[in-house]
Amino acid sequence: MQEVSVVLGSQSYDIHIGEGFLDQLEVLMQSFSFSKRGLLISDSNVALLYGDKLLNILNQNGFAFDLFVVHAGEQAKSFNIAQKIYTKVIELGLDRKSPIIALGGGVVGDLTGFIAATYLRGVPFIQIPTSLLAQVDSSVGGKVAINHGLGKNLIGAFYQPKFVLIDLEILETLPQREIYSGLAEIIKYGIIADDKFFDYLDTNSQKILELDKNTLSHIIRRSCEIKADVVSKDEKEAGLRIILNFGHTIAHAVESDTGYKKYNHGEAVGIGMHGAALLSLYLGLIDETVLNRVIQIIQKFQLPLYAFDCTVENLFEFIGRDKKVTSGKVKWVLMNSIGQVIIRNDISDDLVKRVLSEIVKSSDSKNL
Ligand SMILES: NC(=O)c1ccc[n+]([C@@H]2O[C@H](COP(=O)([O-])OP(=O)(O)OC[C@H]3O[C@@H](n4cnc5c(N)ncnc54)[C@H](O)[C@@H]3O)[C@@H](O)[C@H]2O)c1
Ligand SMILES: O=C(O)C(=O)C[C@@H](O)[C@H](O)[C@H](O)COP(=O)(O)O
Ligand SMILES: [Zn+2]
Repeated sequence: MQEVSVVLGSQSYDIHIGEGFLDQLEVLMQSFSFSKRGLLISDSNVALLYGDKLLNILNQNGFAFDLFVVHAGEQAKSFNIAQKIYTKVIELGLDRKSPIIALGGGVVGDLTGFIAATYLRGVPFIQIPTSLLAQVDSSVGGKVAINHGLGKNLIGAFYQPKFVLIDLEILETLPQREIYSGLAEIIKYGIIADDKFFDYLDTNSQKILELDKNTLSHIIRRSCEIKADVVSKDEKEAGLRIILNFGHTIAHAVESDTGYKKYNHGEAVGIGMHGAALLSLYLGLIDETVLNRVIQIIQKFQLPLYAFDCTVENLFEFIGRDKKVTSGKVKWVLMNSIGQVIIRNDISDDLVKRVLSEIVKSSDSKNL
């Protein structure tokens, strides 16, 4: 088992990375003084595969957990579902030491964390991420949220888990499309912080796509290290943490404009990173060679570059509600090079619209 630490004073915690070690959960749980009664939250796909196994591990070792299952998909990050879970935890009589565990992808992680952060003003929260994206990104760093019709993750908190348990074996059942989605956030880490890691991803793309265990283990660990480092330096996004949002200004607008149905998060991030790289090119921050390297790696990992079923006007409006807007100005995370980004809040509306019109395609466009 490998460990990566998120260093946040009294809120510090470890990310445990290993293979076939879900039963370690019991040992980790015993190292905290949690109440016995708790809630495991999962989605309809993951609960079917791993729900009983986890419940058995917990309940055969002195805990009394219930399982709450939400329908798989982004729609679960909603007020409506949160309300149902609040009712459940109140009925169960969970107390301030009762652990709430997220078993699933980023949707379950963000939703569960939001419940844990707000029920009784905060109860212990544990992340067991089951998608690649959740293992390398959403389970780490404490951003928890639900969506609003007017935008993505608009209602949320910073609330850290007690620990994160990553079991690589669990990825064996993850659909291929979701593997690609996780790779989008992994590419992001190379672009924002580590050019050598970007090169590694490029060179080892075949092994990655074949889910070679050693390669996968390396890229998951390196991604967690980069995220843990950024979060340890700037937990609440006062400055540095904004870099983790590379590609997300456009991505969130694309997800919102398509009702969270057409693209999964990683796919939207692929489109968003393309847009951010184009903006960087037009501002003279990078040259065509760098842009093309970004485009090629997005394509290698089977992610989209263009947004269908969106309009420039809608995307522009959603971008105006981005969480990184201050005094009416969007903070854009742009590229200086591969491995280094820069924050700019002086980008003209015309330039943003020019880029949006390049990445928005109509459904009759061919061969993209
Ligand atoms: N909090 C953060 O820092 C952060 C970071 C990145 C993304 N996010 C959020 O995470 C969400 C996306 O997460 P995601 O990509 O994991 O999506 P997801 O949670 O919807 O999971 C993707 C799909 O894979 C299925 N699945 C998950 N694990 C599986 C497994 N082991 N076997 C079989 N099926 C499995 C799920 O049921 C779902 O259908 C978005 O809401 C995004 O905004 C949050
Ligand atoms: O952890 C962060 O910080 C991130 O920005 C990670 C992103 O990959 C993630 O999608 C996050 O939820 C986006 O944050 P938001 O504040 O724009 O909702
Ligand atoms: Zn993301």
